[in-house]
Amino acid sequence: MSENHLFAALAAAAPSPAKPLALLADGSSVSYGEMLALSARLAGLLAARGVKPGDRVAVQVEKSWPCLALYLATVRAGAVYLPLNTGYTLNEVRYFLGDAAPALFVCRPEIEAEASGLANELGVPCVETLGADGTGSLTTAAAAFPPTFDDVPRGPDDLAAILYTSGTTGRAKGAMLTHGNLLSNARTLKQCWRFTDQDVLIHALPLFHTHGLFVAANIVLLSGASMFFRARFDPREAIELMGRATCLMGVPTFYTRLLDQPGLTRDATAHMRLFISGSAPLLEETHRAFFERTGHAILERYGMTETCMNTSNPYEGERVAGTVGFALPGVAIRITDPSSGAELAAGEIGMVEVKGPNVTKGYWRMPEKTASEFHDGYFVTGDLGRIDARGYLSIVGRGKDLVISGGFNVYPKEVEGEIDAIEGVVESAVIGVPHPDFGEGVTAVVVPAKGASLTEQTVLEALEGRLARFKLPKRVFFVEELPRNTMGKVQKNMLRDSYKDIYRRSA
Ligand SMILES: Nc1ncnc2c1ncn2[C@@H]1O[C@H](COP(=O)(O)OP(=O)(O)OP(=O)(O)O)[C@@H](O)[C@H]1O
Repeated sequence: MSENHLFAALAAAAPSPAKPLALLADGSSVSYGEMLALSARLAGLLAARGVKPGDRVAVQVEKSWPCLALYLATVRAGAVYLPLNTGYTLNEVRYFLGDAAPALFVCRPEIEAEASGLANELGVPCVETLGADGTGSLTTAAAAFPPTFDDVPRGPDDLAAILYTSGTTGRAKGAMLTHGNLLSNARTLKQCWRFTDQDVLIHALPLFHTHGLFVAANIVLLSGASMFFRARFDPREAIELMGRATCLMGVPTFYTRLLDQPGLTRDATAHMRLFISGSAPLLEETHRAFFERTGHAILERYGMTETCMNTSNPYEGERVAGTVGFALPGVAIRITDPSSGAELAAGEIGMVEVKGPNVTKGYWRMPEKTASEFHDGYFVTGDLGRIDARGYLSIVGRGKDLVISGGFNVYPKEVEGEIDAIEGVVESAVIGVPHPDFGEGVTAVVVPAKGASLTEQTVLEALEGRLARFKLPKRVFFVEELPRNTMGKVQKNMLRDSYKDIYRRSA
């Protein structure tokens, strides 16, 4: 089997079959041998159900170890794994099934009846179920298949997965990821972050997203490591596990929740060698507070569904708070002027563009959209960033979040940074809201600390003199918490919607 086949490479890295791969919440564990055997049985079942190489297998199930085996099985069968966020409603799933036309849909047992109806309607030939406890028609049927399977040969350009980006802006697009994309990225990250078979990762991320599935699970498998495998993140439990684990991969909210725990101390984290954060910006303040409490500098990295991981702070060397580090080996990053497309010099803010073996082949059945997202061979990320003289990249915001007020560009992150520095502010989100005079009005949504006596006036006064006038919020609102999705990203579209009428002139 070729060294370019994702599964072949993962299987080749497997240690002795008895070694535990997944350490489960009930104290039991799943060995490498068991995981590989179930993946073979499932691959046999997929083939028997008519799933052919290149066919899509859509999966919307809770996190469980058989779900991880299903991902491996799909790749072994030469098919394309298509995980769906468990939060999607059946109506949203209708779009994905219609667009991806899978040969099989694996759903939660609770929605089997509706899912079968939908599959019938859309011409999806087969539906199986898989529950949170790993039981369901899928695993029952798989038991009849042998624990070995002749993996279907695949090359680096063949698809291994399609992940729909969350669709917070318009129609969701299926990012096509190849064996080459996933394998090259996993190999690079394993190397950069020094993963070995001695590592034990705390895996508390969902399995339907690039972070939990590709960054976390692929690296563990490729390193012959083990992982505490948890359906969700519980900061108290995580601190307990740190006594036996070596690494945590988390979204920024994991770290703010850990900081709320008095049990987070130097002693409690002494066994850990690495804390990694990504999927959303980690506040500099969180980075600092974590370092003060534990002595660990969180390693922040940056990536996206379409590109896997692009940059990382160094394992050795300075991990600079507020930056996402350097381009990974083999990955090229440049900053361009969003309007002219010209490459910008160090220090200037512009569009982050990425090229490398990690970058998607494009969007599923959207050749025009794909073409428009590439610029001279570089993928246009939609993120605005700046590379400093030392080569560290900072993400300044997302292109779609840029506020244009009175013709001036306002980068929300800059304003948020100033607001967050005000005493009594926990965090903030700055958005652009339609404004009759300015086009968009800079608007701040602030989370105050408990007991803080902040008012719109005190926030605005604190910002006077710190920011140019055109960057100052026209209004400041207070909320208990910012709306976030499962990956901890602030849902600015929801905020823009909530405040869309505030500057409207009364009739
Ligand atoms: N370390 C980081 N710092 C800042 N932003 C980050 C970091 N890591 C990831 N991101 C953000 O997350 C984005 C990638 O997110 P993802 O691919 O999960 O889907 P999404 O962009 O949230 O969905 P949609 O396409 O609907 O907007 C990046 O483009 C970037 O904006």
